[in-house]
Amino acid sequence: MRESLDFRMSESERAAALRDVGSLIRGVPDFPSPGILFRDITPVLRDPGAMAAALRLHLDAVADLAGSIDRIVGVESRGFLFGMPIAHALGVGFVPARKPGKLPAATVTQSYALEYGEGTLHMHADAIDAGDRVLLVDDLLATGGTASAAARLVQRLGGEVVASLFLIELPFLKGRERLAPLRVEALLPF
Ligand SMILES: O=P(O)(O)OC[C@H]1O[C@H](OP(=O)(O)OP(=O)(O)O)[C@H](O)[C@@H]1O
Ligand SMILES: Nc1ncnc2[nH]cnc12
Repeated sequence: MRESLDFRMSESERAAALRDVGSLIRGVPDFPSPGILFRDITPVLRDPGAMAAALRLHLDAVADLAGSIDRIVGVESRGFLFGMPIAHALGVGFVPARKPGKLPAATVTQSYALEYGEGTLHMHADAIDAGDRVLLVDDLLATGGTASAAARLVQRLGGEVVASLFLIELPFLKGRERLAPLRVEALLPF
């Protein structure tokens, strides 16, 4: 576990990083179904400078938690892309919350609804130790169904979710309200 204040960014660094990353998030209409404006992060992933800026922004948002988190839980699949480098930077372990049929050992399971459908998440039953302090990471907060299912899995295994962290928030879908009273850090509202 790494204790550090050097994750904090200055106002001007943060503003520049948000502009760089935000400008690369692409809106794709009618995907995966009519009426959905899909926020595509792949242009950020393919740009090493933008990925470095995104990672710095994530760490800045939870800089106060460095040294007091035991584990990151990331949600399949886009939550893996940010969750793993954040775990590495904080010096803590990573636990995947996965879609059905992917985890080989005994799991706990939780179903949920999201903006464009329904889903089920699994977590290995031995992935969280009782009392673990967990930071939940995903790329995007929409209705909050996915994140609340992941949080529920952590709680059922005896862990405590101390905060949730997202690159993008769709405020009109009110995920933040659904997750309350959980702390929500989201970098870019769209
Ligand atoms: O707040 P919610 O309404 O639950 O929606 C947010 C979730 O939707 C997306 O994942 P998706 O299920 O599309 O899977 P993917 O990451 O594998 O593309 C996104 O990455 C979040 O996990
Ligand atoms: N509009 C959206 N774009 C990308 N991912 C999403 N997950 C839920 N809603 C989404």
